[in-house]
Amino acid sequence: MEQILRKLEKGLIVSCQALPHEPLYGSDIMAKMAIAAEEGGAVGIRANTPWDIKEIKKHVSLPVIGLYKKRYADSDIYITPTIDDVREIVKAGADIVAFDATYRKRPDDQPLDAFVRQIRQEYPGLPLMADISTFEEAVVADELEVDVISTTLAGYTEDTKHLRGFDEVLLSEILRACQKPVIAEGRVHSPDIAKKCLEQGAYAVVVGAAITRPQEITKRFVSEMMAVSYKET
Ligand SMILES: CC(=O)N[C@H](C=O)[C@@H](O)[C@H](O)[C@H](O)COP(=O)(O)O
Repeated sequence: MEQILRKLEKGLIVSCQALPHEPLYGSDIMAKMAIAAEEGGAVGIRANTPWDIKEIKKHVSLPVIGLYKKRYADSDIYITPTIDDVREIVKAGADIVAFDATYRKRPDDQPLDAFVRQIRQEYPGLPLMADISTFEEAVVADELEVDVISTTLAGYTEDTKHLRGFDEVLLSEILRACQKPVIAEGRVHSPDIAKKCLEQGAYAVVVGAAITRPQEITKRFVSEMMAVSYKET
């Protein structure tokens, strides 16, 4: 377990994900994104769904952080919500499993610690990544049997939706309070921010949209450029 995590230390993990409504949706395309990330020097890949994970594992030798985005009627969480979802991504070849570790209600009202225990029982040596959204959730995750904490969901929950961009203050507070490695993830939009996260003490940095979602990259260019054409008219 430690060996896999050590491979990620101080490196860039590229999140290669596209949902069905996105232009790059498709496991073959995500596998190509992963190959490009490996060629560019990434140390790991973060990928969604058993089928994308399986395809990516065929083409790259990097550790894959797997997750399964799935919706359940009785809960707002969607990153690997249940043990069945864990089973599917482990079967597909995920080296590390990422899951929602926020305070929100889980399917069947399962408490978060019971979910973690259930995974541990079934997969004793499997590295686990807790995706949190707040400082308090990070502190709770630090006490659970997880191996690494990630700021993935900061900005994506009711309590954090006011956040704009990557929250460096939140990262530094979490780093100060937690013993476990902390990964900086979520709206890391430039190499400069990624570098700052490492300087602050982040274990590694996950970058998704800024590398693998061209429609979002395009939008950022367009909105900067529009400011100029607006001034000129
Ligand atoms: C909130 C959520 O569902 N995040 C997902 C988690 O796996 C992915 O859609 C993100 O791409 C990933 O976290 C990387 O973040 P960013 O794409 O901002 O660099």
